[in-house]
Amino acid sequence: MTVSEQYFPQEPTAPKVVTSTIPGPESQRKIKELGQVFDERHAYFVADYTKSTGNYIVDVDGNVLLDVYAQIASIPLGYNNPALREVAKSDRMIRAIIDRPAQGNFPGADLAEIAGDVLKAAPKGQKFLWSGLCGADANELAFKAAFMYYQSQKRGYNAEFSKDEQTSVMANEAPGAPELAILSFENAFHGRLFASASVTRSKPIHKLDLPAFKWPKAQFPAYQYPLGDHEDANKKEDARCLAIVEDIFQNWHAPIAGVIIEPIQSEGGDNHASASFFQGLRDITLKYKSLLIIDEVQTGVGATGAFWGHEKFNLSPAADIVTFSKKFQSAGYFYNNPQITPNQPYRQFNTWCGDPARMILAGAIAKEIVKNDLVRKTSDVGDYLYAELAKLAAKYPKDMQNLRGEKCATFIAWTLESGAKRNQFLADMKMAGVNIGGCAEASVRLRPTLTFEEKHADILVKAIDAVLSKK
Ligand SMILES: O=C(O)CCC(=O)C(=O)O
Ligand SMILES: NCCCC(=O)O
Repeated sequence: MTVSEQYFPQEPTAPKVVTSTIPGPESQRKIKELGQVFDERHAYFVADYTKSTGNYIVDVDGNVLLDVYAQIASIPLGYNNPALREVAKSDRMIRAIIDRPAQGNFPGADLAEIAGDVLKAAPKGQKFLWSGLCGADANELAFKAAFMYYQSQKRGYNAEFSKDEQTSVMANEAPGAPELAILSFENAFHGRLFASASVTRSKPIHKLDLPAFKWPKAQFPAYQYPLGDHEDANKKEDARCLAIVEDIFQNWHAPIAGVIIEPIQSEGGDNHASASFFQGLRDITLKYKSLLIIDEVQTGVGATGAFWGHEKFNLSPAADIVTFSKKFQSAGYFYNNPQITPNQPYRQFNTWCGDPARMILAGAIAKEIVKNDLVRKTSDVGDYLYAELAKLAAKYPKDMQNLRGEKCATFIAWTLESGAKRNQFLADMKMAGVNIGGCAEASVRLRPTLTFEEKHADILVKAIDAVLSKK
């Protein structure tokens, strides 16, 4: 029996579309009702989460769709996963939910164990954990840690704050509120809060009207595909982009305390960069004593063929900070240098300091992934799927340009001729029984769960073929 058969004996064997539009009539009615109390304009359809199972999402009209978008890449083990349902019913989880502690001040007796279970899944070289609430929060907490670290290295980790610092910070002025920067990359997506929106560079809609930190941006490599035919050009592209980073470090008017980067730029288009680009970036951050922050919010937790996407780059030394959320359900960051812990308490702090319920879930997700060897299995199914998609890309070269994600498990994407054609494709795929997502202006991305298997891949490939053959 496969893992998905063990978890989901009742998983549908095929999609079923019973309405002539998606959203269907009941979804439309409920979306309208929702609109009375909540901004409903982003809703594609209304889901029935009691009926959704494994890799299939069911809507309120009874449509059953194979889900390769999985709540914007954040369902790790399939809908209604029985192992996670057991964890949800445990006394420990119930306590964590109804008596949610302010875990900074009043940690539960089991917090060290709960955090330890999350840390068991940490990327190689990471020893400590700080906990937050969502991906943007995780990134902003990481920036705070980077800024405090930068200043503490300048001042001396154990040195006291000066009077001048204490007075000026209350006026939002230097030296207490110093001018420091985080460097990010064009097309990056790191969230939509204030500092995270400032380092997000994928679409204007994410940040229009928000005051922004005036921080620098470098260029992320833009490779030519297929990669095998363009090795020299792509190496030059790495060198060009690293030279831009180095130039920014040398010339930016303020110190750059940290560099944030996704192992694969996701929302911004599934843009990949080589291990040597990432090592080059690591070398530059070391040279300028800046922290390397790897944003694993979307790439983490087994989706790319490693537990953490950047582990494939074998960075030496390891990244300074690694942020997580989405498939891990819990959010936060890992780090390895004890001096990244702020030099005084109450600097990195809030009422909840994370959420033990979500941390328990993260530990359980990691345990299930290891127990069922799901990183390797997802990698194998990704290889199978990529080979099938490469055949389709040869058949439909205009509608499947720049197929990317070879050897990156199911983290696969391609580009269509225009945003309008891509959007039509996503809509047609729903009518063909597949819930699928886009990224950037004109790309399609696959983000199935880690229980997505060859039988699901066959259904997906057949649906893509059927949709593209009718264009
Ligand atoms: O649009 C958002 O805020 C969620 C974005 C995200 O992580 C994505 O689309 O990849
Ligand atoms: N960044 C994803 C937003 C959702 C969507 O465009 O469908």
